Amino acid sequence: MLLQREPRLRELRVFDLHLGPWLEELQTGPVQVTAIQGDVTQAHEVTAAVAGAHVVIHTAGLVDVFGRASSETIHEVNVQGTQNVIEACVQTGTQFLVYTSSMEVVGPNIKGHPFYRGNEDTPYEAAHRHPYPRSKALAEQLVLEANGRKVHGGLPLVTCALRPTGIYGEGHQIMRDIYYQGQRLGGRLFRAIPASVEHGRVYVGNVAWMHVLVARELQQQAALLGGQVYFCYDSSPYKSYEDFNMEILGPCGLRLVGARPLLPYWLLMFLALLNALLQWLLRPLLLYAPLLNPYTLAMANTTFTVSTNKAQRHFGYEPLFSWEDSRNRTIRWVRAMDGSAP
Ligand SMILES: NC(=O)c1ccc[n+]([C@@H]2O[C@H](COP(=O)([O-])OP(=O)(O)OC[C@H]3O[C@@H](n4cnc5c(N)ncnc54)[C@H](O)[C@@H]3O)[C@@H](O)[C@H]2O)c1
Ligand SMILES: CC(C)CCC[C@@H](C)[C@H]1CC[C@H]2[C@@H]3[C@H](O)C=C4C[C@@H](O)CC[C@]4(C)[C@H]3CC[C@]12C
Repeated sequence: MLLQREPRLRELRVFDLHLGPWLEELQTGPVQVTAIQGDVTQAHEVTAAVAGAHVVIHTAGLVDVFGRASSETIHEVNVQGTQNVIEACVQTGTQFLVYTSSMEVVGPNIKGHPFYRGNEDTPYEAAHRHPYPRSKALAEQLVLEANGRKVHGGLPLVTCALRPTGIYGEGHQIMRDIYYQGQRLGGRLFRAIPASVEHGRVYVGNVAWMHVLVARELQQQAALLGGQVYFCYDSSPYKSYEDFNMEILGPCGLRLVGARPLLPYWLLMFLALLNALLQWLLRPLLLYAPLLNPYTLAMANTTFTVSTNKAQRHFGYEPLFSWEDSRNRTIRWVRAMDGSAP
């Protein structure tokens, strides 16, 4: 998105633990693309990568709600990693920092309170127990508190945080897993969540576009944007997690069975708890990390949707991709995987 839409871009540095072959394709154009294999938990590696950069978009993170990583590792990558990025900006004199936060900084909370089409100012009791949302909330707080700190050279650091809801689009691993699961079940998925539970979704291309726009405008309107948070939104429809997935997976040949959940909620919760117990018991032998656990069930079963125009008001954001484009692009990606099920 930066290469396509930011005419003033002179160099793009991509810093990641894992560098993919896709990066090579980006290295053939007129803008210098520098791939740096590194770890955000290593302060010296981050500082070396940030030195001389004008803007940092900090999107690296350990996204784990399935119990694959320990809570210490999640904290180290998401919180200490973010602290390292802030310190790198301060030490090297980089003045602009955009942080990819998450809706989970707000909720759903442990009490399962619905957040129905709320905005950045909607009161909500943000209480978390799970390591991933806790880490994102702490990291976001660090970023916002760093706004105004003096960087090397004496100028103030300008920061802001973007909070995507559930991102979908090309490369969405969970969508891919659910697609393969449906194929294994003879083209069927079984409804587990009531259709009335709304779950916020946003297309990856629009999330990227928001990052590019805010990075640009942070420099022009530091006083307005500095220290602010913005939900990421677009025209993707308000639906339950499963009904939304069917907008993509339906045209790819899957069918969602049942107008209402086939299993009662208490039974699903029992299975989720059983999965958590099995994960704990099997941990010394193998990693058991199914999609269903008490946290993912609570996420999918609690309404959390946003309705806001703050990004439009503050930095002129309009989605780059319509719902039809976003859907078609994702469908095309799923169809291209056909026949490659593991
Ligand atoms: N996927 C979603 O629905 C969603 C929603 C809201 C926010 N987010 C946030 O968006 C960001 C990107 O998430 P994603 O879904 O694309 O996940 P992802 O796992 O695809 O991307 C995260 C990237 O961070 C890199 N990374 C992980 N640990 C690292 C480390 N120690 N050092 C350097 N790089 C490291 C990974 O290699 C990966 O490329 C994350 O900060 C996440 O919290 C994601
Ligand atoms: C209960 C089962 C039938 C379905 C399980 C679905 C579950 C794996 C899904 C539901 C909601 C998903 C999360 C949601 O879209 C938002 C985010 C925020 C982001 O920061 C990281 C990803 C995450 C947690 C999604 C993970 C997968 C979830 C829990």
